[in-house]
Amino acid sequence: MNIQFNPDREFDLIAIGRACIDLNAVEYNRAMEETMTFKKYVGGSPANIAIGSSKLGLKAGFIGKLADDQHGRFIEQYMRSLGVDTSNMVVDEEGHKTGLAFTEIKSPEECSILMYRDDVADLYLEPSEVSEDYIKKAKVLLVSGTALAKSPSREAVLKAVQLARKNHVKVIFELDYRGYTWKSLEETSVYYTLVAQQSDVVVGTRDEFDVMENVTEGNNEATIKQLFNYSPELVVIKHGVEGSYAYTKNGESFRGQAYLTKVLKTFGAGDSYASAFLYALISGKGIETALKYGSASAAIVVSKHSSSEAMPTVAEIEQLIAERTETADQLR
Ligand SMILES: Nc1ncnc2c1ncn2[C@@H]1O[C@H](COP(=O)(O)OP(=O)(O)OP(=O)(O)O)[C@@H](O)[C@H]1O
Ligand SMILES: O=C(O)C[C@@H](O)[C@H](O)C(=O)CO
Repeated sequence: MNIQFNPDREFDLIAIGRACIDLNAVEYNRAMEETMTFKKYVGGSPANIAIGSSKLGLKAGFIGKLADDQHGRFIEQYMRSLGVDTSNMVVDEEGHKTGLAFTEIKSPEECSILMYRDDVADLYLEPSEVSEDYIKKAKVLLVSGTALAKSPSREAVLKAVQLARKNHVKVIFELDYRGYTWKSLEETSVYYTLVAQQSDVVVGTRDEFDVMENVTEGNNEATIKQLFNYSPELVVIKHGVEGSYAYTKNGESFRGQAYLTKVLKTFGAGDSYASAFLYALISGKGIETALKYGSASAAIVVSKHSSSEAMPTVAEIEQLIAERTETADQLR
């Protein structure tokens, strides 16, 4: 089964949600307490996905709210310089700040993120700042789950989803669960379920689907059985280094293997995976190939320092897939 995208749209993908700052530890293999130097990058899952898609050659746009400060201006300039359309990124006029994510790289397996997200500008996006004229120019609206955590951003996203459905724009829901932004798991489950049921494609880790279902050890079969009663045509469930699974409404299932690599840090895997998976899907390469593109892109980003700047090109992704296919063939 192939997902059909409207070919006559100016934008391949418009993402909605947060565009923030990552401050990644320059000194590796040590605790945050002992880390003295951090390098600044643009961050925030949907911003990373828009940047990754743009680097792959998709025409990407962004809907979000930026702080009226140096960080907000840096984010807008950086995204624009990489070809992301920033015309619908609005500037906050009430003094709210840019979200910051400090990353700790204790070892390749032990990475964590310390977030500064009190009263952040991105969660103040108003429904009135979401334009139907803009959304209807896209093939895909990419929704980040974190943008549902608080009002008014929550209503802005719900409006965007309604407008996308009205205008035959495919809704891709990236669960992107960040616990500290939410009041309770019950609340998350209500809003995640609401948006997942109205989406065409839902992407998340197994743990994130458990959050959505408010269960502890959920399983993929139960997840798809539920979701395929509603709008979703495709559900992608990621299992970290064990790879990922894609399920279609008409009963197909595919497994994507992770490409093992020399890991520097694990964060950024999900965003690079999403941008390359969507690139392949929108380019009509089919689901099986899209899983390979996602995994290859993630393998490249986990071996590098950032989540946004490290996003690969199509040539880098295809080279990695070709090398690994050749090695697998030789071992047969
Ligand atoms: N250590 C790794 N080495 C190579 N590939 C990896 C590794 N970890 C994850 N991946 C790839 O990235 C994909 C997504 O990873 P994961 O399931 O950890 O997503 P995520 O939790 O959304 O990521 P993030 O840590 O960015 O939030 C996996 O399906 C796999 O292909
Ligand atoms: O999503 C965030 O807010 C932080 C990211 O930018 C960070 O790089 C990461 O965790 C990517 O998964």
